[in-house]
Amino acid sequence: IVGGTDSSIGEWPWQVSLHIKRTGRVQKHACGGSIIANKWIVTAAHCFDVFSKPENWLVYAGILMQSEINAFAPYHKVKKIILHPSYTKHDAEMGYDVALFELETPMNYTDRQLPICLPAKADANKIYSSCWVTGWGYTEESGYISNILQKAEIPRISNKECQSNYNERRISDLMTCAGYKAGGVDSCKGDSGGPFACKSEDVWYLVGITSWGEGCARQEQPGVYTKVSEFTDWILQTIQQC
Ligand SMILES: O=C1CSc2cc(C(=O)N[C@@H](Cc3ccccc3)C(=O)NCCc3cc(Cl)ccc3-n3cnnn3)ccc2N1
Repeated sequence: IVGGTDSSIGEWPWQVSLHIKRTGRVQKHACGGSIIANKWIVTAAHCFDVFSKPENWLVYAGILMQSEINAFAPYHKVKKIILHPSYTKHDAEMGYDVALFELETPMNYTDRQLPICLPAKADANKIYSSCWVTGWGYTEESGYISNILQKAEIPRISNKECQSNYNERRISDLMTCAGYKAGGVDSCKGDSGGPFACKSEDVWYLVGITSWGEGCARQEQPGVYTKVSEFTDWILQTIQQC
């Protein structure tokens, strides 16, 4: 997150860190994700473009800092990875950038690990009081992964305005954008898959999944997020079937 501030413990209890573990290599944070049920995480499909085997992934929940992750830190193993059927590999910009992680063992909810609500399809055009992005991604475009979970309030912008910022790409109705005209605050490398969460009457909803953007926090280059309300049906059907 560029232009954000440190989060506090339990502030974003649905935020998870998805680590890649390869034999003979140090594991590392690869993507963010959100808890939506005790054995289901929602993230971005492009996170699996490179590593698509469940056994390569470790899920850390209830943490604030990457430095809490060591050999003794509890993690969840992944039983199954389900990509949206319409997602095109290596092409987040075409949309459908959403995936589900089924955990091998259901997690216990605590005040540090809790699910976020999915928005109803009918709430596709709902106005929210405040929307925030969170993640351990770069804090500058050519930066580093952040140790402490960062947060930043970023306003949604209309798809019309977003399309005018990206006129060589197609901003579809299955995407939602967020950013400041002047730039300065945005998601960045390492934040993808994480939540774009909006609050309405004291309830937080997963309105977006961090997907793509042209650089980080550049002016008139907003972040583009998978519009979750358009995928709530698919998510619920998928997690009911398993
Ligand atoms: O320990 C490390 C060091 S380097 C590192 C890089 C990435 C990374 O590039 N992630 C990509 C996505 C990705 C994930 C897995 C495999 C391949 C790519 C990302 O977050 N991409 C975020 C995309 C993005 C979204 C929005 Cl909403 C706004 C701006 C951007 N950015 C544009 N340019 N940079 N960020 C993830 C974890 C990492 N961990």
